[in-house]
Amino acid sequence: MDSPAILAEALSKRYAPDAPPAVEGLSFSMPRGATWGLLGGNGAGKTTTIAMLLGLLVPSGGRITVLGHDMARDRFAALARMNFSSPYIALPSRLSVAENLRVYAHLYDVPRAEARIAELAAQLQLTELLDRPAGELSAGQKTRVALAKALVNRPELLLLDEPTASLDPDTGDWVRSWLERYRAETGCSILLASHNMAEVERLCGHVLMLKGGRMVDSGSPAGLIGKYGRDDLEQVFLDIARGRQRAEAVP
Ligand SMILES: Nc1ncnc2c1ncn2[C@@H]1O[C@H](COP(=O)(O)OP(=O)(O)OP(=O)(O)O)[C@@H](O)[C@H]1O
Repeated sequence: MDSPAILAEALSKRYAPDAPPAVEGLSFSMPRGATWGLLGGNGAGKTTTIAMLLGLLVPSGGRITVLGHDMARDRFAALARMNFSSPYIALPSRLSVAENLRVYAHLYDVPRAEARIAELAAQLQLTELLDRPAGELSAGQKTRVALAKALVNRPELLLLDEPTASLDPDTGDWVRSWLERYRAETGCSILLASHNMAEVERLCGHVLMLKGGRMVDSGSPAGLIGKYGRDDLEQVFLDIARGRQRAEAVP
């Protein structure tokens, strides 16, 4: 049987010895081909978790295995098979879109890089933008470039930090549809952090709810909505964020 896309075992992170833990005792096993959501209020530990999964932050405790590779021992083998996108990480602004994509294709040693860039540009409606400096693009255009960058090495695991933050509803919907189609075509595993509960209900088969660095609940969106006796995931999120139990939550 395939090893999980992500196996996190008792993961924890303290930014300083006397600081409270940003993440504590986080354990989960995300199967291959799944799309999971990482949810939680501001400061819950989502970005810290993603940074540890990417090997950008060293955990204070616990263990991460990505696609069967132990991140502590075999990080580069894992990194070659995964990628990420975050609207908060800007691409070099003076380089053109094509130059940016070439840099990443080179870093990942992508075979037939120009053909891969042309293919992604066509898929993500970027062909007209390839010669434009990345810094001059609109938020929606930058999101599409960031997705192209994230897919340049045909990752088996994609980590997405708020993939539709600051996009208008139409562009956000386009990105969500695109991700659904991409996942269906490639079987890629996706972990996404999002504050958009409708997006999470639509895309994710399972969600991890973080609060104060700990996982306080998990399950399918429909399962959690039923468990909390609510109509949608937004209400479940508010119950958890405000510390309401099911009995108090249901009028
Ligand atoms: N570089 C850092 N140095 C010290 N503390 C940090 C650092 N980055 C994050 N923290 C702290 O770790 C905790 C978790 O932060 P994190 O950014 O992981 O949360 P988040 O769930 O991604 O929040 P948001 O939704 O606001 O992006 C917070 O208390 C935050 O202040």
